[in-house]
Amino acid sequence: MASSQPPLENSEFSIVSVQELNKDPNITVPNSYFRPDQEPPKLLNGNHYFPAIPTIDLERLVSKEQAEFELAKLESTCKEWGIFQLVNHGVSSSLLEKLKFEIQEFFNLPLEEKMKYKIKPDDFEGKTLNTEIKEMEELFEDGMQSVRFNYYPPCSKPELVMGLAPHSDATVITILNQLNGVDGLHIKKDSVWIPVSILPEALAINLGDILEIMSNGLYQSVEHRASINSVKERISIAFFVGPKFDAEIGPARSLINPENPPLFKRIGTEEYFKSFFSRKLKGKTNLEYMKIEHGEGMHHNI
Ligand SMILES: O=C(O)CCC(=O)C(=O)O
Ligand SMILES: [Fe+2]
Repeated sequence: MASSQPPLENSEFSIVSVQELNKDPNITVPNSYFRPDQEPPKLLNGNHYFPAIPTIDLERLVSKEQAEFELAKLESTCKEWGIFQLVNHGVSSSLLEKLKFEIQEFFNLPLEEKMKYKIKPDDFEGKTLNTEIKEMEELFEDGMQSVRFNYYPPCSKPELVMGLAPHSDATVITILNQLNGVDGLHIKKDSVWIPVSILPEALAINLGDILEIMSNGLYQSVEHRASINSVKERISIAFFVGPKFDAEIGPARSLINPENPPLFKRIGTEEYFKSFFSRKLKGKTNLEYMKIEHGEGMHHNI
């Protein structure tokens, strides 16, 4: 199993078996999980109302009558949210149930068995709008795909620990399924953390940094983090959709002109992921690295 995402923070994090820890009634939380400085979700107007992330219906998107409306909704969601929940996606619930069962079995394996699947930092697992569409197709055809299973144990002091640090995905898109139906994803929107409640039958689709770069900042990748539940374990599966290995990452050429100069550099996929892997998960730092400094713009080979 490999991932186009970094290993989770550091080796201490990945070697400790959280299932084993959780069996210990006198559990002390390892330092690597400790995040006493996390920004709390912001309650709007002092009450517990949080805006729901938009829902996109794939059946409507491909239907004759409703495609136009749904596409407009998808476009504004990509600009304003960088995440949506996809319904009527065609992935059968029996398949998801099977996946849930098998992943639960996996997490229950002894630590030595699980370590055989440990992600190495430079692991890559391949295979798996007119001119813009062509550029997109070229980028994705034979694109890299990888998957990460996330297990978050319950913790009686959830406000002191963090499941997954704030980050945006380095991908084009990420398809996220909350396998056991427990919420815990938070997204940052307009500088405010919002807990996300995902419909049981929906898949969450996150826009990754590559889409922000390709769209030259028109669409935004979503900064997100995973919180811990005080009583329930949480299992999520993130399916990362990436570009092909020998592609270039940069703003779509068809979008660039003197009025709309490139905001991001153009570099090879390998260099892009090397840069990503060399960092800790920390907000949108990888995207920052890709930004063209002010005034530098037109010197880049577009
Ligand atoms: O578990 C989640 O909700 C988020 C997982 C995630 O962001 C990731 O694996 O990159
Ligand atoms: Fe993520």
